[in-house]
Amino acid sequence: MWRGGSNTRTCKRRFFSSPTRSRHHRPPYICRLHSRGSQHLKAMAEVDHLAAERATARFDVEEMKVAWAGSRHAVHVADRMARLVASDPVFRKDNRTMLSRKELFKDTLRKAAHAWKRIVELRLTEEEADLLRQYVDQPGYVDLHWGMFVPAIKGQGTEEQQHKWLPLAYKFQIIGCYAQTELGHGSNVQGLETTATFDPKTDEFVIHSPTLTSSKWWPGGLGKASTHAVVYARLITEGKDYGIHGFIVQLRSLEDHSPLPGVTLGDIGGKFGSGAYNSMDNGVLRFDHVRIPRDQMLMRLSQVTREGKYVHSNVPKQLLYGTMVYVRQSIVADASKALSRAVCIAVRYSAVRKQFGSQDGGPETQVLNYKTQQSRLFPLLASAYAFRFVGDWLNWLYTDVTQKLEAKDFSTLQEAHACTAGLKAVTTSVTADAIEECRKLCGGHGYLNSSGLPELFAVYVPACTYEGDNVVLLLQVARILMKTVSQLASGKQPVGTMAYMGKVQYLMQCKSAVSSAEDWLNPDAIQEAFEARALRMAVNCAQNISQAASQEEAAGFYERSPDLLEAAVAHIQLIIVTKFIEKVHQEIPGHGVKEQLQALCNVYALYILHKHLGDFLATGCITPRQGALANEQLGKLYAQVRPNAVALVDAFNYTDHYLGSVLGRYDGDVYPALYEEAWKDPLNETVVPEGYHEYLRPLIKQQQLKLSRL
Ligand SMILES: CCCCCCCCCCCCCCCCCCC/C=C/C(=O)SCCNC(=O)CCNC(=O)[C@H](O)C(C)(C)COP(=O)(O)OP(=O)(O)OC[C@H]1O[C@@H](n2cnc3c(N)ncnc32)[C@H](O)[C@@H]1OP(=O)(O)O
Ligand SMILES: Cc1cc2nc3c(=O)[nH]c(=O)nc-3n(C[C@H](O)[C@H](O)[C@H](O)COP(=O)(O)OP(=O)(O)OC[C@H]3O[C@@H](n4cnc5c(N)ncnc54)[C@H](O)[C@@H]3O)c2cc1C
Repeated sequence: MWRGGSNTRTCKRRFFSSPTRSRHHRPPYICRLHSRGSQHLKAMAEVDHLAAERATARFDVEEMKVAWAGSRHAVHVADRMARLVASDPVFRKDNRTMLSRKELFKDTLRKAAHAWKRIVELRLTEEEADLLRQYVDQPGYVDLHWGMFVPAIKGQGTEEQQHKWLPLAYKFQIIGCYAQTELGHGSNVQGLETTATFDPKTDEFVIHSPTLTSSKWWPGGLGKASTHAVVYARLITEGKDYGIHGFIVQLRSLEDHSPLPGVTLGDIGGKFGSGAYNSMDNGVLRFDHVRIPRDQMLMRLSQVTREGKYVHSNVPKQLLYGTMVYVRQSIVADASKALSRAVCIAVRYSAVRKQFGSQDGGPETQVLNYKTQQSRLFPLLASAYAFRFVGDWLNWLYTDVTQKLEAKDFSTLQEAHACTAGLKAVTTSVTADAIEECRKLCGGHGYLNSSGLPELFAVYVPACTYEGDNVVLLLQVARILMKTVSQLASGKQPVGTMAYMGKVQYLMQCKSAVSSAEDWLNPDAIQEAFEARALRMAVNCAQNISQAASQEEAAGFYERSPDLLEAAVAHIQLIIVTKFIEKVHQEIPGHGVKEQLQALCNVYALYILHKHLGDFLATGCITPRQGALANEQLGKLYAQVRPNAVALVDAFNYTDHYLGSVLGRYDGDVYPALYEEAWKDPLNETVVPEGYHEYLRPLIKQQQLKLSRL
C-alpha cells in the first residue's frame, strides 16, 4: 500500500536533514509527493467503494432529497446557497481549529460582514439568507441578532415599538442580543435579580445590577459585538416588584463602540473545544443605574403609564417566554441537521474503512458490514430522519399556535410549551450523544479535527443546556403530564399530543397482540405499545405522588422527579414515533422512497423499544418474548437498510464544505485527504519544532552524556 511506500520514507529522511523549512516553501520532494503522488494515490485509493455503494441503492435519491428537504423548491434553494458559500474563499473553514481566539473572532466578524454584503448584493430572500447563514456554519452574533433579539421585539414589542426598532435591526444599524441569564440564575427565570425601577420624575427606567450574581452572564453576541440588548429585569414601580419584564437597552456607542456610561461589559472567556463555540462572544454585563426612556420597556403584554401605574393586558404572563419557545422549536430542526452531518460522516467512512476478514489476500471487510457497526449506526440514521420530520411538524404547530395567539385564543399555549420544551430536550440530548458515538464509529481518525466530528461535538453539546437545561425542561413536561392525568378523573378530555391519554381505560389494561417478528412492522402495534408505555409510566408517577399522602404535592413531585423524567421522555418518544408514522402514511413520490422511510421509521421505533425494554416490560405493555421478537425484527431491518445506507446520507445533500470532514467526503477518497490535511498543521510548518534547541536537544545531550559516563 502507498501508506508504507518509499515516498513516505523519503519524506521523513529529508525532514530531519532540513531544520526550518516552512510549509509555504515546501521542499521539492514534498511537492513531488503531492503532485505526482496524489494522482498515483488517487488511483490506488478506495474511491470506487462509494460508487459501488451508491449503485446498490434501491430508491430514487433525488426524490429522497425532496422528502428530506420538504419540497423540490427547498432542495433547489438549499443547493444554490450551499454552493454559493462553498465556492467563496472568505467562507473557508478548514483552518478554523488552528486559529487563536482573537483570530477566530475576527474571522467570524469578517464572515458575518461578507455574508451580509452578499445577501444585499444578490438581493437574497429571507429564506435564502437564512440558508446562507446556516452554510457559513460558524456561530456568531448574527445568530442571536436574528434568532432572539429580533423575535423578542416582534413578540413582545407594541406595533409602535416594532415600527421604531425593527427597521434599524433589519439593516444592521444596530446589533442586538438577548440578555436574560445571570451569573446566579439561568434556569430559574423568576429568580433574576437585575432591576428596572421606574422614575416618574424623568419618565425613565433605571436599570441596575444590585449584586455580583445579578451580572448578565452568557448572552451570545454581548461580549464584543452588540450595540443593544433586550434585557430581562424585575420591574419595580410605585414601590412594588412586578416580576420579570423585557427592556431594550443600548449598551455601546454607535460612533466608536465604547460602552455607554454605567455599562460594564466583556467576554466571559474561552469555552469547551478548539474553534467550535469560541467564535461566539458570550458576554458579561453590569449596569450601574443606567437610565432608559419608559418607552423602551417592551409593552405588548403589560405597560407602565406616564404616572407609573402598572397595567397588565388580559393575556397569560407566560407569553413573556415566547422568544424561548420560538428558539426551542428551531433547535429541534437544528438537531436533525447536526445529527445528519455526523451520521453522513460515519456512514460514508464506514463504507470506505476496512478491517479484518481478508481471505487469501483478498480485500478486508468494510466496517459497515459488521452487524455491531450497523446496530450502533443505523438507529442514528433513523433518528436523523425522525427528528427532521418531527421538527417540520413542530414548526407547523408553532405557526398554528402563533396564529391562534394573534386571535387571542390561548388554548394551545400549554401544548406548544410541552412540545417545544420536551422535543428540544430529547432531540438535543440524543444528538449530542450520537455525535460522540459517530466519532467512536470512525475509530482513531474520528478523533482528528479533520474528521469534523470533534468540532461538531463541541459546538453542539451546549444545546443540551442553552434555551433551557434539558432536565429542567423535561420536568416542565412531566408537570403538564401530571396535571393531565389528574384531570382524567373529572372526565376532561385531553387534546393534541396528550389526546391518547383519553383512552386511559383501554391503554391501562391492553396487551400487545404481536406474535411474530413481522407483526412489529404493523404501525398500529408500535403505536399502541408506545401509547400504553407512556400512559402507564405517567399514571404510575401520579399514583406514587398521591400515595405519599403525608407530603405536599410539590414535595411528592420532587421525590419522584427521576421517574417523572423517564415518563416525560416516554411521552416525547411517543410523539416522535407518531409523527414519523404519520409522515410515512402520506403520499410520498419517488421509486422506493416511501419503502425506505417506512424501514427507517420501524428502525427508530423498534430501537427505542429495545433500548427502553425495561419500561415496556415493567409496565406490562409487552412480554419478554415480544421484546425479543422486536429485536429480531430490528436485525432484519438493519440488513434492509445496509445496501441503501450511503444513498440515504447522500439524500441530505450536503456539500463537502458544509460537512467539513475528510472522512465524510462525497467521493470517499479519504486517505489522501487525511494525509494532505496532516501537513497543514502549524506544527509541520518547521521540520524541527520550535523548542528543540531549548528543551529537546539539551535533554537528549544530557542523557547521552550520562550514558557515556557509565
Ligand atoms: C434578511 C436577513 C435574514 C438573515 C437570516 C438569519 C436567520 C438567523 C436565524 C437564527 C435561528 C436560530 C438561532 C439559534 C441560536 C441558538 C443559540 C443559543 C442561544 C441561547 C440562548 C439562551 O439560552 S436564552 C436563555 C434561555 N433560558 C431558559 O431557557 C430558562 C429556562 N427556564 C424557564 O423557561 C422557566 O424558568 C421555567 C419554565 C423553567 C419555569 O417557569 P416559571 O418560573 O414561570 O414557573 P413554573 O414552572 O411554575 O411555570 C408557571 C406556568 O407557566 C407555564 N410555562 C412555563 N414556561 C412556559 C412557556 N415557555 N410557554 C407557556 N407556558 C409556560 C408552566 O407550564 C406553568 O403552567 P401552570 O399551568 O401554571 O402549571
Ligand atoms: C453556549 C451557551 C449560550 C448561551 N446563550 C445565552 C444567551 O444568548 N442569552 C441568555 O440569556 N442565556 C444564554 N445562555 C444561558 C443558558 O440559557 C443557561 O445556561 C441555561 O438556561 C441553564 O441555566 P443555568 O446555567 O442556570 O443552569 P443551572 O440551572 O444552574 O443548572 C445546573 C444543574 O442543576 C440542575 N437543575 C437546575 N434546576 C433544577 C430543578 N428545578 N430540578 C432538577 N435539577 C435542576 C440542572 O439540570 C443542571 O444539572 C447560554 C448558555 C450557553 C452554555
